[in-house]
Amino acid sequence: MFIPSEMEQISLPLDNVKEKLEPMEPNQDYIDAFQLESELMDSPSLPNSTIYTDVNVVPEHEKGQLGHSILNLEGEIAGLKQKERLLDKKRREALNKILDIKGSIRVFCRVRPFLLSDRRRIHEPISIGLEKVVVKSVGIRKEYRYDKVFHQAATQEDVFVEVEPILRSALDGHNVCILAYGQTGTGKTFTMDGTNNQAGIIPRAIEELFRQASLDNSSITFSMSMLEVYMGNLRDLLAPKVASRTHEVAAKCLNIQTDPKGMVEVEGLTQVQIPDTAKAKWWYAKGRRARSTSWTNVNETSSRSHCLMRITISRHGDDSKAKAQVSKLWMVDLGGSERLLKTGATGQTLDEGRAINLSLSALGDVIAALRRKRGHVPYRNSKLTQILKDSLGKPLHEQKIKNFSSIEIHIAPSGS
Ligand SMILES: Nc1ncnc2c1ncn2[C@@H]1O[C@H](COP(=O)(O)OP(=O)(O)OP(=O)(O)O)[C@@H](O)[C@H]1O
Repeated sequence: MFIPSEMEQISLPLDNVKEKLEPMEPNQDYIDAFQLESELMDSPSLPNSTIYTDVNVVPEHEKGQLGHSILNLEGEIAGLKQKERLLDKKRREALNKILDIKGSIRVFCRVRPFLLSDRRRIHEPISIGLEKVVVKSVGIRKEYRYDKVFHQAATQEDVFVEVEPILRSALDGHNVCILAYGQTGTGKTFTMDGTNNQAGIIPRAIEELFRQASLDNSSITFSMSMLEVYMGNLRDLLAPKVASRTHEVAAKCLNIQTDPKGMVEVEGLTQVQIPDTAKAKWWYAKGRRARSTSWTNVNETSSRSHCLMRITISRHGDDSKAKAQVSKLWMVDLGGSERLLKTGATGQTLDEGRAINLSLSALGDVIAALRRKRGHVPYRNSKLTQILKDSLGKPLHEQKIKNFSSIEIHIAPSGS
């Protein structure tokens, strides 16, 4: 018969299970847990289905072991921090050595490509090597040597990669300086500022400084100042509008002071805190708008002054009471050196050109004296060199970018 035989088959295994369960003692832990759960469920203040377990309660027997592990980990962390400090010290020393070997003053040359606006196109006026530029003009052949030459096709990124190590050096506590110089219209402002699509050294440097500071263990803060040297006077580019309305008012307020340790300060110069890249770029754009520019034969918006931007870096160590270590990074877009006749300058523009040339010549003298390691360095000959005094020369670092355009009109026979 079909049904009884199936029932027999089912009942057999159940009998076996019963036999196996009977000899087992009831587990007291399960009984207690079950009672506790029933009590909690009966409690009027808690919803029926909710059971709470306190995960923070460490069983007594595990406490000692955990305390021991925590102590071990704390020891490991302290050891790693010490190791990191040691490696950071070694890294700084290595970077300093590299910069010293490369030279505390490095000069790069960037050759500007032809532009549609260039009136005259001269084929191969210059030939370019990795470290030299040969200028050929009617009956003249001159060779100039640099630490590196950027070809016309070099991008803003290519240029920035070369100056980047100097930013690390500034974060490490050195005063450093990046200068762009060359004739009017050769691309100094393009190299330092860039355009919206092709950011130059300054906006890139701002981003890089904040990036590196975020990776650093010490707390690093930045502030910014901007000024221009216009016709031998100083103008505060970040001053509130009232103070900067006339050149005279701002010029009177700014005084170059040197402390006994040789640190230079421009007294009265506005210094703003820059907590992040957005704020830094906002202030920088404000300063740029205040700069003096005018039209010349060779550049529609020619800079008629030297524009100096300073980022002051304050590094606070572990000891909050200790004095912060302060260093300066100057980024300078120099006014165009020019043969005044070629720029078609007259009147005020001619005077501006003369003033620019005078201070560039003073800067040239200072750099030549530093390179030749002369005892006397003529810093006092211009305001530009007085301001940069503590950031030019050893053991500090400086990088210069000479801008050449690839058309003859911009190439001065004396350029170097
Ligand atoms: N590498 C480059 N690639 C493309 N365009 C460039 C480059 N360098 C310069 N230019 C362009 O050439 C023109 C002149 O450049 P810029 O204003 O930077 O010259 P400058 O040397 O600062 O001149 P000035 O001394 O008169 O201020 C600008 O229109 C700029 O965009």
